[in-house]
Amino acid sequence: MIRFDHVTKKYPGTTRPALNAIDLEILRGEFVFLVGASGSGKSSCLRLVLKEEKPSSGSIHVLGQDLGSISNRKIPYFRRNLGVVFQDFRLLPNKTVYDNVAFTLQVIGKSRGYIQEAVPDTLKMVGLDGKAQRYPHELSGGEQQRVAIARAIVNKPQVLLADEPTGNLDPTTSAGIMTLLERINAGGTTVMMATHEAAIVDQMQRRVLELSAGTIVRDERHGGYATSAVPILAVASDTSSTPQAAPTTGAVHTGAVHTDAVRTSAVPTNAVPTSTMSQPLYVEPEFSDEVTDAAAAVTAAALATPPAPPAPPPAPVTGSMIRPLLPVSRHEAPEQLGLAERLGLRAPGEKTDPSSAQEVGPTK
Ligand SMILES: Nc1ncnc2c1ncn2[C@@H]1O[C@H](COP(=O)(O)OP(=O)(O)OP(=O)(O)O)[C@@H](O)[C@H]1O
Repeated sequence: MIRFDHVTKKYPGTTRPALNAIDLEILRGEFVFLVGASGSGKSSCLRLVLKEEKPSSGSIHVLGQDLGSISNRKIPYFRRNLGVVFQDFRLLPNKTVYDNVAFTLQVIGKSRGYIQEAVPDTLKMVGLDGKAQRYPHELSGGEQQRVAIARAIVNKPQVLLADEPTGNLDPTTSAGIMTLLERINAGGTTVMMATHEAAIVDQMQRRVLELSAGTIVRDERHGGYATSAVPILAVASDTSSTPQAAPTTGAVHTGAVHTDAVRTSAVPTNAVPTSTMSQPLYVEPEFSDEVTDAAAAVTAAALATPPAPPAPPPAPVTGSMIRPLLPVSRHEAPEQLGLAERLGLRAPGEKTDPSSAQEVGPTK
């Protein structure tokens, strides 16, 4: 499903590579956490999967396609198979919840009838069916992130990439988001999530890839945020994407990843096809979300003044480790990209929807 073969990424003007000879394979249906210190290469890894960046050497295959052979013109088509969620939500502030989600489908030319069915279904899944006509600033942080998730999954992507999706949320709200992502994954969607949230990783006990200075130093099948001392020796060279039965032991790597060792949870046993997901997947957290409600009020206040893009990173709302997220294409973007381009829904330079002219940005 996702394979890195000896991938090195060195950004122009830097002395040491952000990723150094990474070998990695993620199978269909897996839920994988990317952890590691700030600057260890997590976001670079996600950007390479999205083809936001090109490797300096090595090759990357996603969904059976060699990314090196996809022309720039074809990138939007490739990205339609991928959903992306960011720490700062990146909703369109001048569009309602419904329109934010519908936008994804409009850009790729889905019919009005399709959109009218798909959007309410997806909003129901993420627990927002009563809030379709609200604007982002009228939502809490957790709700805004659920809109972003709805937007990411409305096109039923095979892969969901999440770059610190809970980074701006309090622990209770984060738990709700993680349950939602877990259920999306149970529907068969492969999830790759970069995070600094130790509690979440420890709680979920999913596959953990730990990066350190651009190298994978741990690949653990049911891991926590910190290394557990369960070594693995398995080695295999077959790189087919057929899911395998999940072995039961943990896995720790230093250096290159051995593919057998990473054939892990694959499709969860209770998986249902993504296309059949129509039940609510989001469950309201037990406690009220005062912090994110307060954040929504801040958003509303901020939006009352003229927009000043790009907005600064949102202030931390919890005691957990939070750091600013780099805009995806900030360093190598040859041109300013809008939401549709960044989400891979439209080729750079393609005709734009004037109603989306107000740029995406943090909504608080
Ligand atoms: N466009 C760029 N140009 C130059 N250096 C970059 C660029 N993007 C990332 N880097 C560098 O590459 C390294 C890896 O960065 P990356 O953002 O992938 O790390 P990260 O693990 O996601 O960090 P964080 O947890 O802080 O988001 C860092 O040293 C960073 O400074």
